[in-house]
Amino acid sequence: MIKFGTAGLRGLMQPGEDGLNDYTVALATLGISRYLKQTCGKGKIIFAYDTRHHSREYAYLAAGILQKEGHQALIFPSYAPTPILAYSIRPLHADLGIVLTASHNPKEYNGYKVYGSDGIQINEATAAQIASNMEEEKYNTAYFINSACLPNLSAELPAPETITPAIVPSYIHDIQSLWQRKMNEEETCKMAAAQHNLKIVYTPVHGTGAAYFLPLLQHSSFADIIIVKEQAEPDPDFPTAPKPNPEYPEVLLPAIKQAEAVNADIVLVTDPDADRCALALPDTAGEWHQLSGNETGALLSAILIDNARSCQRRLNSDDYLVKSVVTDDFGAAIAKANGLSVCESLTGFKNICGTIPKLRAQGKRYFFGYEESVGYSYPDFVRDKDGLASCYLLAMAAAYVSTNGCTLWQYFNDLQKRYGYYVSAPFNIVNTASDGNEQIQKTVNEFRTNSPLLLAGGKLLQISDYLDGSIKIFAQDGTSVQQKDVLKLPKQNLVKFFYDNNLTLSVRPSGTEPKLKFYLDACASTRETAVELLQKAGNEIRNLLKQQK
Ligand SMILES: O=P(O)(O)OC[C@H]1O[C@H](O)[C@H](O)[C@@H](O)[C@@H]1O
Repeated sequence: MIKFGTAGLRGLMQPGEDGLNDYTVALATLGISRYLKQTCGKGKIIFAYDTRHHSREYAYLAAGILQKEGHQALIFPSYAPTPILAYSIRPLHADLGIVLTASHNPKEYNGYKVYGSDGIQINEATAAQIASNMEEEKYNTAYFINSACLPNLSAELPAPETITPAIVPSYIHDIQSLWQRKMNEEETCKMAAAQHNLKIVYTPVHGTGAAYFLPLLQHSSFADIIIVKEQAEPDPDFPTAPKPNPEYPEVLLPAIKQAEAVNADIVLVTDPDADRCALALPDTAGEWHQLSGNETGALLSAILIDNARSCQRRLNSDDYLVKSVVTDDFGAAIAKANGLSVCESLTGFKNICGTIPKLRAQGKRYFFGYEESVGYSYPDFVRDKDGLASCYLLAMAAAYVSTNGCTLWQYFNDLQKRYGYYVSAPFNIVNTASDGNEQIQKTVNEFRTNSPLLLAGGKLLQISDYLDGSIKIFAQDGTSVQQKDVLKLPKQNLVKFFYDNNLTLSVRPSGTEPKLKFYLDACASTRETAVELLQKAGNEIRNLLKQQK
């Protein structure tokens, strides 16, 4: 049976219980209906869908089932980015929000992402309750008498209401309020001119982003926006980017080509449901560089800290930067040097934003959260990653630094000079074999039991195993001591290795795709040294993997 993973249910659109199809969408929805009846009686649920094949019809099927089950379902009038759905839950006082999307996955996938009334994706406990309800609902003969039943039923289901279009200007207004910079009259004039002149190349990669990006930026006087023509229109086949994940350099190629042609200042990219954001900048010689998620997250952390300071907002150890355990320490170093605290969560924004209520209950504040996979989340409005808000803040920052004769690339380089050269080189092994999952688990266990004691010349110092919460510390002579249950995070199949040459390696199975993920991070006093360490380490791990076969 399809399972709740890092970000809701996600799977190939194929028949059967493991696929994402009419049947599993209906089953999940009935599980949710039962959950609502168990917790609040009749619920109000809002729906959004992306531009993928079948997203709209799955959304209407699910919304219709909930209406038929006595709940109130509302739906966006057209495709919408995931962050807009996450945003709308609280102002519309919904009990749940559901978006039909597989985000950046290839076209064969779809997904079903569920948010609670607090605007945060449901946690493990709620997902487990819904999953157990799904098991019970398998025998719901009102829906599942035979395979022809669902399509026939779909047409007869009561139609959901449409969500008010007023939510869009409200989102734009709130996102724009995230840029807070104290400026005098002269600076304000310079900033307006800089916004007007900044040449932005943007691509929504065939997805939902452009219809929201343009109003968001144009409302702020950005006037020179070029949308990459061949990726501008929604297209569920993603013809120019079959793997529309903006972490992959090939996805940015058309945008960078366009940027070179027009001599742009910045390239901004959102994935098809606009929750991820990638950034590319030209160096002083005009060569374009794509920043990694770790780098963009660190850059955004610094921008937000600088902004807060300019407004005389005192930041202290009650302000938290939240990052996932597989995100590198660049942003954390910046945050700590500026007096903030840093907290780690497991991968996924259900976990990163899950810290918001917990911190609040302790009288602390969520300042900013991000993870290496190009996702960034700001306090207050959207409690998930928001690619559009990220584009907006990066464009504002680029305009702002230009008023001081600087570029965002130079600002970023200054950060590296100040805090160290943090570089990452993640890689994945895709395994779509029928026993792929078992093979992936086997490889993670192999790393657990036969851990690499040396990596690129560095000695193993520590292993953090998030499956049993243990930490194993190695002494100079190779002996080790293990302490169990010290990692205070929910259990997850993730092992992290720390070496004495400032290299870290994390290994975990993806929770959204059939992949084994390796995260390699280095920090050094020059970029070249860090890159060299990562190259050596990457080769050694690939050799190890060959030997394991
Ligand atoms: O590493 P995975 O489990 O595949 O997850 C990769 C990413 O998938 C989705 O985009 C989630 O929203 C992210 O929070 C997560 O980092």
